[in-house]
Amino acid sequence: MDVTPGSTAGHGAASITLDGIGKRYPDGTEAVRKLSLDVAAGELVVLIGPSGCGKSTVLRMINRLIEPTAGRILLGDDDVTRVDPVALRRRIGYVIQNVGLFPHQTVATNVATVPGLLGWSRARTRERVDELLELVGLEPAQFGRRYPHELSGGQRQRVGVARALAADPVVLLMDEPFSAVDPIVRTRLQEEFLRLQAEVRKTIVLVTHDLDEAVRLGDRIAVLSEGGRLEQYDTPAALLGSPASPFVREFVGADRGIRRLAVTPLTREVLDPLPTDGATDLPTVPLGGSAYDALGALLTSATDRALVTEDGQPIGVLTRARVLNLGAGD
Ligand SMILES: Nc1ncnc2c1ncn2[C@@H]1O[C@H](COP(=O)(O)OP(=O)(O)OP(=O)(O)O)[C@@H](O)[C@H]1O
Repeated sequence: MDVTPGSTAGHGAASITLDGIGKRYPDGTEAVRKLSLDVAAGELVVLIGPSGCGKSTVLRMINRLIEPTAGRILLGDDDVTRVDPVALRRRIGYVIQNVGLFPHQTVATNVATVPGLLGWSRARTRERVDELLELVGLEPAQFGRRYPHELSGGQRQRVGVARALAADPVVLLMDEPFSAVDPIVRTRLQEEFLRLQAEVRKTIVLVTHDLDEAVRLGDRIAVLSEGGRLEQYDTPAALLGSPASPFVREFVGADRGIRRLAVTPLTREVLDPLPTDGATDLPTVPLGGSAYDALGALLTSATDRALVTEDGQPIGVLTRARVLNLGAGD
């Protein structure tokens, strides 16, 4: 995804600027010391780091569920500490683990929460609820009247996302949104969520423990260590390819080569010329496809070369050694 600041702003998406923010809890715990971070409008940034490093505290300072004790937070050009917190939270969608749906209200009423608070007319609200449920893949006529306990975990999670998007917020904050569902449902929700984000282009800050999720979803990933210290802020490929510190290297783990292949597209630079022996039995992989898929094709066909195609035509050869080099990084 293109993350050039200013060029990809979704409709009504705002940039976020964290400027030296800190949080010292009343008992003296310094959960976050002086963190600075910029998130472009329409960008999806993932916060990741070990348990207790301050991820949730950072997220909750953005919508002022937690008041910062130092620094400034800007939404676009607005300093959030100068905005009424209730009004602020209506401009910011918030999705948490286990969703927090109101159990005694229907799915439709849950999704209509913020439009209701904003005083939208009944007709406008109903239209918006139907639109949102469709957007997250739940048939409004079928699911709108159900109660949360009548849904699967994955469906509840989707209702949570629909509710957070209902009033067209400028920012979406997500705290471990997909962690309460099993890995297969999680992968499917992540894919659906990426499609949804391509459509709505919100500015999103998402907290996770799961590096695979971070790599799959993030335009950029911020790796935090204790005290909300920013260890590295980079694209997934850069993070996996060149960890900036021993902490990050250890955090992204020994299998980062494999993870890196998944986010590295095949380019012309890594190709050798087409073979003169007319080897037509080689597996083919498309230019622009991931190096991970290319490695899969090589392993499946037990060869050490693949033909790379563009518009169905072979344009070069990819060797197994080249693919492994792509995973080796720095
Ligand atoms: N109300 C509080 N009072 C005192 N300390 C707190 C409070 N809330 C959180 N903390 C501490 O602040 C630090 C950061 O907590 P936070 O929940 O932000 O971390 P996290 O990275 O989100 O953790 P996890 O991944 O385990 O959810 C922790 O040391 C935690 O114990």
